[in-house]
Amino acid sequence: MVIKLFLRPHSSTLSILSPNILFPKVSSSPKFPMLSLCSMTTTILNQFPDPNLSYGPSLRKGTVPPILQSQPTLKTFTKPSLQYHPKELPEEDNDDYSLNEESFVRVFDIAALRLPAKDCFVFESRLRGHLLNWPRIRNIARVPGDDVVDDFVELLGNKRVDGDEDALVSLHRRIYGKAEGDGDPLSPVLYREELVKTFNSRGFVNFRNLERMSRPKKKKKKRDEARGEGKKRVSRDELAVVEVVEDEEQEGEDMRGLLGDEFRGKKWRGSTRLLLLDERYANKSSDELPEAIKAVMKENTRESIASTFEVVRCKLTLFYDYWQMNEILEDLLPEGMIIPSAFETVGHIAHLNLRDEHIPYKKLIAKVVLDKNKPKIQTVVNKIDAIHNDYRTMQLEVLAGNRSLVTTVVENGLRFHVDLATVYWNSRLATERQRLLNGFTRSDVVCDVFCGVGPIAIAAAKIVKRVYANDLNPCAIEYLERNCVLNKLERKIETFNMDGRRFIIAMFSSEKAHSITQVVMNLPKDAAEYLDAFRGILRERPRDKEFTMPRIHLYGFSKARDPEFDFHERIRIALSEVAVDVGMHRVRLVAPGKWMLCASFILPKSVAFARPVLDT
Ligand SMILES: C[S@@+](CC[C@H](N)C(=O)[O-])C[C@H]1O[C@@H](n2cnc3c(N)ncnc32)[C@H](O)[C@@H]1O
Repeated sequence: MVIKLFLRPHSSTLSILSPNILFPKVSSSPKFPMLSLCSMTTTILNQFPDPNLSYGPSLRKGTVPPILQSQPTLKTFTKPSLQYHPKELPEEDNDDYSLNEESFVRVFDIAALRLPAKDCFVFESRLRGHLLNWPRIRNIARVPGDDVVDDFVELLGNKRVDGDEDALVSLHRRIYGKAEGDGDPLSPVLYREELVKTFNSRGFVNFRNLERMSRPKKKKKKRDEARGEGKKRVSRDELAVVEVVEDEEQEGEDMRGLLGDEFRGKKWRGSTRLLLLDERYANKSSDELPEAIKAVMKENTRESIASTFEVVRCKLTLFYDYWQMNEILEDLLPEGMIIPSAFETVGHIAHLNLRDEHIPYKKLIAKVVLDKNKPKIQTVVNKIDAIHNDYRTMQLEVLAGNRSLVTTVVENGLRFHVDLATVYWNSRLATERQRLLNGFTRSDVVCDVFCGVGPIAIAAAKIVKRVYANDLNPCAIEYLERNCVLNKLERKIETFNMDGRRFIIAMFSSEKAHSITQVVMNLPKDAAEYLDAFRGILRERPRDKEFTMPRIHLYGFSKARDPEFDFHERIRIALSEVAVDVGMHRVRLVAPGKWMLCASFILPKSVAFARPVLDT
C-alpha cells in the first residue's frame, strides 16, 4: 500500500506518555521536557511538500538544515562569483564544478519510543509494523552517553531504601549536588568528594568520567559545529544521525559531567534506546498513536514507577552517503532527463554509455557513480565513440577516479589482466562464453581465431587438451600471455599474433590440422567474411584419409527480421556451399533490433576439400 504523506510544520506537540520520575526535573517550565520545539530550527520554507510523495525517505521531503540553506549544490573552483545550479550548467564549464555533498543533507522529524536498552529487541519485534522501516536505517537507535555498565545499573537498583525513598531518587538528589539532608548545592569539588565517599569502589570505577568532572567543558566537536547542531548524536555512521529534540534550557543541569560530554540529556535514566516510529506518527499526539504503542506505554508505566518508556520527538538527518545513486542523480539533473542508472563494470572500472543530453553533466554523473560504488569502482569512464578500429578497442574518456585503465577481471574463477585502452573486453559475454565452454570436452583441441586477452582460450584450456590462440592485436597477445601465466595454463596454450585468415590457413596446413576439433571465431562484425579461408583448406591432403572435421563456432550480428535465416545465408555464401547444417543461438540484443548470434556447424568436407574456383 502506498501511503500519501503530508509533511507538517514542527509546531504540533507530542506528549510524553510516561512522566519520568527517575530524576525529577528541577527546571521551571517544561511540561514536556524532551520535546522542546525551540531547538527545531529547521525551517519549513525549505520543506518540499509534495502530496504525491509516497512513504519513505526522499530528497524532496524533509528539510535542509538552516546552515546549509545558502549553499549551492555545486562548488565552483575557478569562478567563485558564479554559482550555477547543475540544471543550468553551461557545457564548457562542466570541469570547473564539483558536487557539494552537503546540499544533499535532509532532516526529517520523526517520533521515537525511548525505552530501556535491554528491552529494545523485544519491542522492536512487537511493534515492527509501527516502526520507521526505512531502507538502511536501523529501527533501533542508540542514545550516546547514556550507556552505562551493568554493574552500575545494579548499584542503582530499583529497590526502595530508608522506608519510603527510592534508591534512585536519593541518588539523583545527591548527583544534583545536594547534601544528604537536601541542603545547599555542593561546589563541584565537594560534590565530587561526596560522590567518591558515597559509592563503593565498584561503583566509583564505573563512572567513566568522574575524574574529569571539575574540568572545564570541552568545545563541541568541529563536525557538529559544521552542521550547526549541538544535539547528541545517536548514530555515528556516515549515512544518518538520530537526535532527540530536547529543551535547551534544561541542559545546564544535566548529567554530562558524570557521564561524559557526549551525554546531553537532562536526566540520566540508565541505558536507553530509541525505537524509531513510522514517519506518519511524527506529529501525532499521544491519543493519535496506534493502540499497540499506547498499550506498550500503559503496561510499562504501570509496572514500574521508574519507567523510562516515553515517546520523544527526534530529528533524523540523512547525509549524502545515505542516498542511492539514482536519487542523487534525479535531484541533480534537469527534470525529464533520463537518469543514467546502469553501467558496465570491468574490474575496478565503471563504463558509462552516456547519451548526448548527459554530456554537460558527465563529470557530475561520474562523481556520483564513483561515490556510490566505492571501493569496488575506482575509475569511471565514458565511451566517446562507437568501436571502429580493427582491434575492437573502445575510445574512452576518464571522467572520475584514478586514471588507470589497467584492471583485473575475475570470470568463472579465472583472472584476467586487461588494459581497456589497448585491448578488447566485454563482461557481458561471460554467460555466452560459459555456454560455449560447456560444449567442450577433454579430448578437444581448440583454435581461437580472434582470442583477445583470452577469456575463451584460457577458460577452454582448463577443460580441453590443447588451445591455439590468435589475435591481430599485439597488446592483446601480450596480455593473453600474461593471463596464461596468471592462471598457470601457459603449458596448454600456444599463442599467435597474425591475421585471422592467415592463422586459419597456417593451422590447417600444419600437422595440427588433424587434432583440431573446435574453431572459435568471435569477431561478430566480420568473422563470416573469414569463412572463405576454410574453402579447400585440406585439398592437398589425401581425400580418403580419415579426417575429423572441426566444429566452427561463428559469431555475427543481424538486424534482419529473421536474424537466423539472414546469418545462415551469409555463412552459406561465404563458404560457397548450397546447404550447411547450422545450429543457431541468439546471444543477446546489442541494440534495438540488432541480434548477436552464434552459429555452430561442422565444416563440410565438401568445403574443406574443395578445389579453388580457378583450378576447376
Ligand atoms: C570481439 S573481440 C573478441 C575477443 C575475445 N574473443 C573476447 O571474447 O574477449 C575480437 C578480437 O579480434 C581481434 N581481431 C580483429 N581483427 C582481426 C584479424 N583480422 N585477425 C585476428 N584478430 C583480429 C581484435 O583484436 C579483438 O581482440
